[in-house]
Amino acid sequence: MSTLATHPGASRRAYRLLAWVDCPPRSVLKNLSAIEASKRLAAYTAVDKHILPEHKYIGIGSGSTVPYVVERIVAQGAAVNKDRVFIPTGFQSKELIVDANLQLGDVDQYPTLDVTIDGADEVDADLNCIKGGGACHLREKVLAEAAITWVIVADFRKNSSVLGTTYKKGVPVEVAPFAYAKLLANLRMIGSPDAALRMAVNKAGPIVTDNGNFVIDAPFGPEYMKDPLTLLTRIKMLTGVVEVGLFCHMAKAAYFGNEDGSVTVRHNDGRVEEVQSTPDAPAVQDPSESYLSNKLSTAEIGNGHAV
Ligand SMILES: O=C[C@H](O)[C@H](O)[C@H](O)COP(=O)(O)O
Repeated sequence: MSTLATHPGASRRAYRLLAWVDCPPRSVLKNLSAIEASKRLAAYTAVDKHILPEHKYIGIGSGSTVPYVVERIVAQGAAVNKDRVFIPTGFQSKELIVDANLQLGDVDQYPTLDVTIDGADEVDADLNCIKGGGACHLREKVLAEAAITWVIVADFRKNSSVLGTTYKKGVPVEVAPFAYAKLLANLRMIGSPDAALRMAVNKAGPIVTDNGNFVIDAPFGPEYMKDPLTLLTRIKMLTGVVEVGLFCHMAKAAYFGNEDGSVTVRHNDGRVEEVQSTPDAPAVQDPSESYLSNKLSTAEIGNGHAV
């Protein structure tokens, strides 16, 4: 059942927060504190490094790590943010920007961005990524390409050597709805026998992206995932494919928050740094004290079933 159905009295804000953050209720969140703290560490460290006062056009990605990016940008203060424009990768990040009272723009107005920061489902040794677990990868890729600097933020679980090692659901492929059956057959033929249309959880039928399309999740074996650029090219050539959730050779750096409070930074020139935690971002803090979970706890969550 949807949050609206289970919590008919919930405010629009409470509903939005639940949908945005993909976060379990506080009782469950407590067990996830290391992961939430890791996401926040990665986000804070990346913002501190890459969102500088001279940056005016900033892309905001999607997912459960990005709210911490917005939180850190807000903390830079109203004076620096008043001249900035923030470009979202979808509904969720648009709501984050609006709710934080930041100025909203769109990529058709601002086709060149200073920086975009986004999450990822998995990142390999060469900073290639799987993205689209939240079905936002079309807009995410446009904003990644539009940005002079594209940076990934994630928790330690996403730091991988070969894509598909930890994210097993497959490569997200956004497709024109009328072409989905043909594309399922195509994907199965080119090496993904378990390719499947992504079905909605709280709606009958398939999920529909912010762009009105469907998503197919296409798992490929390591023999394909070791060369994600070739796989990306092959899938993208299939007629009816709108965008593929493989982001190859795009990231300048990836920030991974670790359980011990450090951040592993992998750069596109091969350098790897271990950075100690940002001073005001405690290594492992009870997430009930954080901006997001305070919002969650003050919202009318009822018994806390996520969407
Ligand atoms: O479509 C969704 C995006 O690609 C997200 O950026 C990705 O799923 C990572 O999200 P999270 O930060 O929640 O792991």
